[in-house]
Amino acid sequence: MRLEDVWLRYRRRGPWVLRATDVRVGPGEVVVVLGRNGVGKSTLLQVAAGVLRPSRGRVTDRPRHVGWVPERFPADQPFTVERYLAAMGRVAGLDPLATARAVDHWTDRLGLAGFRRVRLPELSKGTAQKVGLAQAMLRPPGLLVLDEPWEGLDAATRELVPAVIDEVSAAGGSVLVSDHRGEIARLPGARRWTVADGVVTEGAPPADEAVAVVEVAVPAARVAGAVARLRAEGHHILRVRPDASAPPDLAEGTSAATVEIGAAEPIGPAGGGAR
Ligand SMILES: Nc1ncnc2c1ncn2[C@@H]1O[C@H](COP(=O)(O)OP(=O)(O)OP(=O)(O)O)[C@@H](O)[C@H]1O
Repeated sequence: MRLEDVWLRYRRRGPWVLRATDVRVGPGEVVVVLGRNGVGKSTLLQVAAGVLRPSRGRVTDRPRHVGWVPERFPADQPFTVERYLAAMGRVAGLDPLATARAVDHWTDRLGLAGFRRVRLPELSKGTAQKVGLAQAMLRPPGLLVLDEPWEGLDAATRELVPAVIDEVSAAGGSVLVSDHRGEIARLPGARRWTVADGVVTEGAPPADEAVAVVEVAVPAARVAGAVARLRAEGHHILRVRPDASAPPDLAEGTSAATVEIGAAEPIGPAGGGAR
C-alpha cells in the first residue's frame, strides 16, 4: 500500500496536519508510527485505514480487508459484545458459521468469554479495547491498523498484541501501529515512521539502534531503586511484575520482581542492544 503525496487538513483553510506524505508499506511489514502528542499519528493511521479521505493525494493498493482499531473503542452502542462482534463479522463479509467460529476464537483468546452477554457501555475501558481488537481480527486483515493498542490494556493482553501483529505479518498482512509509550521495544523487527511538523519520515532503524527487551529479576525490596537507576541510564521501563517463579532465597527480599526494560534513547555500542 502506498500513500502518494497525501495532504490532509480537517477544515478548509485550517492548518495542514499532513503535508506531501509519501510512504509505502509492503506485505508482511510492520511499521511503528512515532511522534509527539497531537502531531498527526492518528490522522495518518486513519488515512491509511481509509477512515479519513486525503484532502489531496491518494492511497493506492490498500488491501481489500482492513482491520482498524481506534485509540478509543466507541463503546456507546446498545449491543452486547456477542451481538456486536457477530454484526462486525457479517460486515467483514463472513458467513454465519465463519462468524460464529471467529467470535468464539477471539473472545476466548482475548479473555472476553465472560463478557459476551455484557452490553458495550458497561465494559471497562480495557475490556472495550479488547472488543475493538477482536472486531478487527474476525477476518484475517490484509492491513491491520492499530492506534495506540496498548493503551488501557491489562498486562496479559498487552503481551498478546505483539503476537497478534506477528500473526498478521506472518500471513502476509501489513501492520501499522502508533506508539507513544515506548512499546516499540516489543516489536524489534518493525520499521518506523516518524511524524513531525506534518511530515512523515520513513526509514528502517539503523542496525545499531536495534531494540531488545531485557527482563531483569531483582529483589522485591530493591525494585524502586533499580527502576530509578535504569531510567537514569536512559532505559525505558515497560513494566514491573511479581515473579512467582523466582527462588525464595533470592538476596534480601522475601519475594522477587521482574523489571522489563527497553530504552527510549539509543545507548552506545557497548549497550548490549537494550534500548
Ligand atoms: N476531527 C478533528 N477535527 C479537527 N482537528 C482535529 C481532528 N482530529 C485531530 N485534529 C487535530 O489534528 C492534529 C493531529 O491530531 P492527531 O490525533 O492525528 O495526533 P496524534 O499524534 O495521534 O496525537 P495523540 O498522540 O495525542 O493521539 C491535532 O492538532 C488535532 O487537534
